[in-house]
Amino acid sequence: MTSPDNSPTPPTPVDPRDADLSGIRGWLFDLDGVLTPTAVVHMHAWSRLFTPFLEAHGAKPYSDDDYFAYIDGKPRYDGVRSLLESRGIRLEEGEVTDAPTADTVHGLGNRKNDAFNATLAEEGVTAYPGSVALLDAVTRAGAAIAVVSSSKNAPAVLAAAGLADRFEVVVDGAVAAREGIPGKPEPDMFERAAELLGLPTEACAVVEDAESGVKAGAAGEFGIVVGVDRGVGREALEELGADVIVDDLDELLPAVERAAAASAPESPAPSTTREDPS
Ligand SMILES: O=P(O)(O)OC[C@H]1O[C@@H](O)[C@H](O)[C@@H](O)[C@@H]1O
Repeated sequence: MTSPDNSPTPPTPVDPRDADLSGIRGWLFDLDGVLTPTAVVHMHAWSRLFTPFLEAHGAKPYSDDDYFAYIDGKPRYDGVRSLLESRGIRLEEGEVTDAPTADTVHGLGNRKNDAFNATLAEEGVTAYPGSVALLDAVTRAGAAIAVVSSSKNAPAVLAAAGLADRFEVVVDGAVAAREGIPGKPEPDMFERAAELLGLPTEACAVVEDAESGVKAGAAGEFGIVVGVDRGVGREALEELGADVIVDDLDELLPAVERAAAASAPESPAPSTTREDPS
């Protein structure tokens, strides 16, 4: 389909209650902003880094819009590079071991990471109840689940939220770095998670809240891409290729239950043979 100016028009997302989950046997969940409200913790930590940094460099002030446009969902140092590029600031790359005080790409990333971990330790994390309800429902229905997160802090966040025991497969920023897997917005991390679950990508749902993550889902051959609107906006998620958009993941429960009932083995028909009265 094309719009009047001949650019491709993305298909209109379906109502979550009508989502077709019939072939879905695996669920690939982003973490920050999807299972846990930690996207906000990341967002504050980035602001604590870039607000004074950009001020000191006389650059355009940092805002939350910058987070969504340049940082959200990307691996840590890619987020730093992307934001610096938006302001035309060039810094040395430095090393992963750089001190958080160093004005290098890695030093800045490490400074942000200290701010993130300080907030995590002070405040803890409670998973979104609607997300836990969906995890319960898909697990009950026999689907496999995985976490696919750009964050190297994913194991710590899962543990703090009490979700760690639910996931045997976690493809996070550390796994991606170790295995040389390109980060979001490339689809590779989700593809690796499907492979680890032993499922074809077409049998997997991708669940994402970030622009880079929805892009990654739309770039692969996944069964369905669910966009969770935690601030990016429904319109943007739709344009990026989300098939279904929700404000909260419990909106998918009716579709999950319908798909589970449709695929359940039929119960044996009641016997019609009469018992011999003798
Ligand atoms: O710095 P970390 O914890 O490895 O995380 C990298 C990124 O992880 C993503 O999950 C977050 O959405 C981003 O905000 C964050 O910057």
